[in-house]
Amino acid sequence: MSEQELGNILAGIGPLDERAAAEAARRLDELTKPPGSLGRLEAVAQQVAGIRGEALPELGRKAVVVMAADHGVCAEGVSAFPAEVTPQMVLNFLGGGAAVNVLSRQTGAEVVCVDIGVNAMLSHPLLRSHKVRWGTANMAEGPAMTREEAVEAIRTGIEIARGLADEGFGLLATGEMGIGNTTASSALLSVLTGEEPAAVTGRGTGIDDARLRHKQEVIRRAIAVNRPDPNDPLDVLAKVGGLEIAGLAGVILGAASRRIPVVIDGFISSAAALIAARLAPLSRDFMIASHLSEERGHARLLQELGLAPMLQLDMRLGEGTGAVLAFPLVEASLKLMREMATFGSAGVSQAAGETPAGA
Ligand SMILES: Cc1cc2ncn([C@H]3O[C@H](COP(=O)(O)O)[C@@H](O)[C@H]3O)c2cc1C
Ligand SMILES: O=C(O)c1cccnc1
Repeated sequence: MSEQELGNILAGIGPLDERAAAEAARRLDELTKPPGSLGRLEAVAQQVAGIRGEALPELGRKAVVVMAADHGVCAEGVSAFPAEVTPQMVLNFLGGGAAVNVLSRQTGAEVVCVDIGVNAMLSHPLLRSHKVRWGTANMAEGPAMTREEAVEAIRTGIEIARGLADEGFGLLATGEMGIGNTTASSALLSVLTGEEPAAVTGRGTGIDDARLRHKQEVIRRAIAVNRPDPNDPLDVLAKVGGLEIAGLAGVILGAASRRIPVVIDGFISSAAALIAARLAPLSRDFMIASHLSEERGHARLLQELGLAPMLQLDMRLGEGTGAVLAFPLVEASLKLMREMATFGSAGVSQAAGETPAGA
């Protein structure tokens, strides 16, 4: 895909349907509860109505897309775990034994596992093989990937999301696996917001203080060596990003282009969301932030996106675990709108209109 073709897809992402969202808001106010009392569930119901263009949408099947890739920057010793864990965990996803598999079974979601850049030969009937390259290069020495590879990974994500939409999936979530990917995510966040690397770089899989300082130094070096242009999201993504991050940005853009809500997981998924938002600002309206990760920088990242997380469970795992946990909340918001009685139908008195005299 050329950048021109990508540009055409981005230009096709439209705003929310304000009429449908307003109709949902009116409907919510007719239900047997004080106006606004279901809080954020009401906001989500209105958002999804605006996304789907109807006041009482049905979403159907749901899936979490788990993009896996490796990171050359692991050579610098930035993670508590070795890079071999990436392909090992992919096999674990395919065998159904990872946390995201358990939570997806719990919430009725499918796990779609994609090799977009794992540095190992992987083959499995359930694996979607779309390897753009065998892991990124070490960003502390030069660009992680070429601009063309970044575009190719985004295209892959767009096509996967659109394919799922065609298969009848109406609610998607982002998940990832890639040892070293909190380093790439922090680098992206630092460049795109101008924050100091130390302010937005955390412990990932659980590194100690000395290794955290080293990780922050590696990110400073990667930015100094590559000089990414903060106003050019593809340049930033190619130089200090990752293949799974690019792929997830594509999933989000593909979902938005098909007007499907997409639930964003933790720190790495949110970095992908920020790339998507910088490429196509309207795509933000299709995102639902699932949870606030423990990873340093996640609150800043969500603030930059203008998204409020639904859950705060002190999780810091990734894989899409927080996102699939938020699926039932999204579904609950729509079920309330569809099934609750109205004041009229249930014969319940509405609020007394005016403040009584003397009150
Ligand atoms: C067994 C295991 C399972 C995981 N599942 C997700 N991650 C998470 O940890 C990685 C990011 O942390 P860092 O940047 O410190 O390497 C990613 O793969 C992320 O999804 C895992 C990590 C491990 C070790
Ligand atoms: O929030 C996340 O997604 C996260 C945080 C730490 C390690 N892996 C993932």
